[in-house]
Amino acid sequence: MAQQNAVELHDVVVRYGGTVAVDRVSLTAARGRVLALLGDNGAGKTSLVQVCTGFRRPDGGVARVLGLDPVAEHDALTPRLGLMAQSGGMYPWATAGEILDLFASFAARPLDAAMLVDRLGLGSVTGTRWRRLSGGEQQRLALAVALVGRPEMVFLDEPTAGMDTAARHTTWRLVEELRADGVSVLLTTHLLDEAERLADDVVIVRSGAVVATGTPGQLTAAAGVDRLVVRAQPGLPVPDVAVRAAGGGPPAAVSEDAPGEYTVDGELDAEAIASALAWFAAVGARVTAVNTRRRTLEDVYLSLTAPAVPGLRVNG
Ligand SMILES: Nc1ncnc2c1ncn2[C@@H]1O[C@H](COP(=O)(O)OP(=O)(O)OP(=O)(O)O)[C@@H](O)[C@H]1O
Repeated sequence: MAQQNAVELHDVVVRYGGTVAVDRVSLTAARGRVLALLGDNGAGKTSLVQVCTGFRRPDGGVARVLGLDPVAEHDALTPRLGLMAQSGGMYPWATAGEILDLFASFAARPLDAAMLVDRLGLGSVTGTRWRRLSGGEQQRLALAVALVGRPEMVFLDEPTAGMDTAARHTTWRLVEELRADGVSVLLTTHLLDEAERLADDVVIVRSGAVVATGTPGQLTAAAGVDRLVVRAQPGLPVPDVAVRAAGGGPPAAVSEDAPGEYTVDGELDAEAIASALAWFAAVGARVTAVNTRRRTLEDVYLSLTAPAVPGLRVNG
């Protein structure tokens, strides 16, 4: 395995009885980077995290994490990893402080537990039993547990699910600090803004298979521009504007949304943008501003994962 890769999966398969949850997935996570695994409910993200952390033996394919086999070399690998699982795995009767101290005691060179308690705002609940913690507090404690052993790599399965806004921002900052420290991070999330903010690399899975990989910038740049906003004097004859969409499709829709603010919507390639701007020039528009809107990661994600569904009809 190349030394720079924290995770290498080759044709990994996970089955639950007759269900194929992961269908020959190959991916790499580079060392010292943040990789976000995106996919709908049931896409196979947690199963992949379980394979990477050695809690599930793949039914096919090969997994390597930090150069080791997660199952056969579990004992050597585990002390080098931090895992924030989606739920459970804690002792419900132990207090938050006891749990964190216990996991710190497993580590050769633990982080200062008091510092983590402070960073994650757990100071008021260290004496509270796990089962009495709120969902967001359990998440914050699980993150502290994942980090307390100074891992070389962390797996965070939906780390900010159920967290309040402040805790989510703290989590984001911690992930950024981990990366700055050279720690490799693989996280799953349903929050596309979270992925766009944190991830160096993105892998989108659908029905157990990889459908897209790239940096957020690559994925959104490939999707192109979908809106052009032009400011000029009000009252230009917009119905006459005919802008050809990318690939010679139908003219893109043009409207004057507010006096003097014109929007051109559609799959806009360079040619379509140029022809729209040429029209504004031809009608003597005094253009004062031109802006384009790139597709967001959420747009790209939806276009790759959204199934065609019939409309909801509640009456009849
Ligand atoms: N222990 C299990 N037994 C049977 N089926 C399972 C089991 N665990 C997962 N599955 C199924 O495997 C598929 C993938 O599940 P997985 O939990 O990996 O998805 P996920 O992408 O993490 O979903 P979510 O976003 O909802 O957490 C789903 O269809 C799920 O129902």
